[in-house]
Amino acid sequence: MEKFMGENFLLKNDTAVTLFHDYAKEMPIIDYHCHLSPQEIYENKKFKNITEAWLYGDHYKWRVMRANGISEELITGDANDYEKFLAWAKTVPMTIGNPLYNWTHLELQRFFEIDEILNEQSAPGIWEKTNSLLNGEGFGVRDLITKSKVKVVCTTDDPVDNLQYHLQLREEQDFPVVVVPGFRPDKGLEINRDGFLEWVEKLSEAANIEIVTYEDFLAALDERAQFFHSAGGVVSDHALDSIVYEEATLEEVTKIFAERLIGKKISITSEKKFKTYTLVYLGKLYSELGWTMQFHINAHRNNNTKMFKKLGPDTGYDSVNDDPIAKPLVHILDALDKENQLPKTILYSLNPNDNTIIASIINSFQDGQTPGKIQFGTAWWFNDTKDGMLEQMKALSNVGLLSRFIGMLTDSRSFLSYTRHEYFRRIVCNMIGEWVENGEVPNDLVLLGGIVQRIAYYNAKEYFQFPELVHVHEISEPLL
Ligand SMILES: O=C(O)[C@@H](O)[C@H](O)[C@H](O)C(=O)CO
Repeated sequence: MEKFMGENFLLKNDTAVTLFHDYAKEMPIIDYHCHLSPQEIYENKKFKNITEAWLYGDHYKWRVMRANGISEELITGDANDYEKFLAWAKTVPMTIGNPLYNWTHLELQRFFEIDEILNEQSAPGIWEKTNSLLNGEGFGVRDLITKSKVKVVCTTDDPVDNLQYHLQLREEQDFPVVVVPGFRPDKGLEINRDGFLEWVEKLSEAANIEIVTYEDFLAALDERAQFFHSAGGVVSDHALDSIVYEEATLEEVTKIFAERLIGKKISITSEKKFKTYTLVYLGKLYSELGWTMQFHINAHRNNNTKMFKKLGPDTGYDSVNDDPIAKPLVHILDALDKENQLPKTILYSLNPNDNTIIASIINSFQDGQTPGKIQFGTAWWFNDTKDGMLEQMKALSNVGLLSRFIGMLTDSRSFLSYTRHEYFRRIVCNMIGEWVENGEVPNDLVLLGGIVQRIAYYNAKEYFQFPELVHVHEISEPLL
């Protein structure tokens, strides 16, 4: 029987072991989409205890605790941190089969050198050891990032954000990690959502542009994108819970915007016209800036009205949506491509039924210049599991090029989540190793090791073209 999460965890054949330990393991990390706080990075936050580090913001854990019958008091409520930790320790054994079980123990092993299984019995000792380390030297969030060999962190930021912490971090010479903002203008597209008008006001103030017309609105978005660019921003991100496409003229959308600005709710068709025109405008802007455009598609968010009112978004009450995506997505990409203004694009869907749809769509728009210009994004959120990752990569390799995949991201709010990259790399190496053991792929370690290192790091480095990385010395140059 295999040792529990030993050095060959998830590596079921000799080729997988070689690929992981000799090629993937030591590669740096580019975390190109996450929800970490730039302020906490700037301030090098130290966690007062493991509960703050693990449970204050991680709705993945909150969901399974609720499913385990833990009261909200012990999740997001007023219980004390030790009571919340015990509630998590009580839940962990019940999470077998969920990646949280392995992530939890990977994090204990890699950050705290704890090999024990976390449960109610071991909880008191693990509480003491983790807190002792967290309160000691070397456990500020910057240490957690550098210890994980992270070279780039792309956060997720609203266009009206002043990016003060990103700008202050850029002034520093001794922190080796690139921390750049991600331009996430969702609030500017949700024209019918409460808060839209207030957000337009904030946009006007941030851009120092009076917004009277739709063209003023676009000019303000443009100004903020230029500002993000000046702060090192190279990625944008859109939560397209439903993808819509409705042809519209500038005149039509100008009228729609004007109606909304005077407080009118607009029709669904007008909303679709506004979203289509604005998203295509932004896509052209991203293309001019050389940015990457990310679409996070088919999430069904904030399902629980009662808990949304109490806790707000991203609190564990979301699910997979099943809207059709193929036609509107192709129309949006084609609207940009036919103007030669389709930016580098990463497409993620929360619905794994969309995997082959996306994997096939991306190759309708490759440009024959940038390898993997249009990407099928890594398995996202509820698919961020061993099965979900394998399904995404198999769909990609079946109809596209796994070798040009830019690989994993944490998408996390926790500074301890970097072990998800190791989890992913083990799965990639085992998948390729199985192909070799089955005789489907030659045991050519230069080819396979080169592809593994590309998926782990080099593809993302070459894809995003972070200026700060161009002259960084690498532990080894790409084999391919
Ligand atoms: O970026 C998103 O919209 C989602 O990733 C969202 O933030 C979600 O709460 C999440 O973190 C899933 O990993």
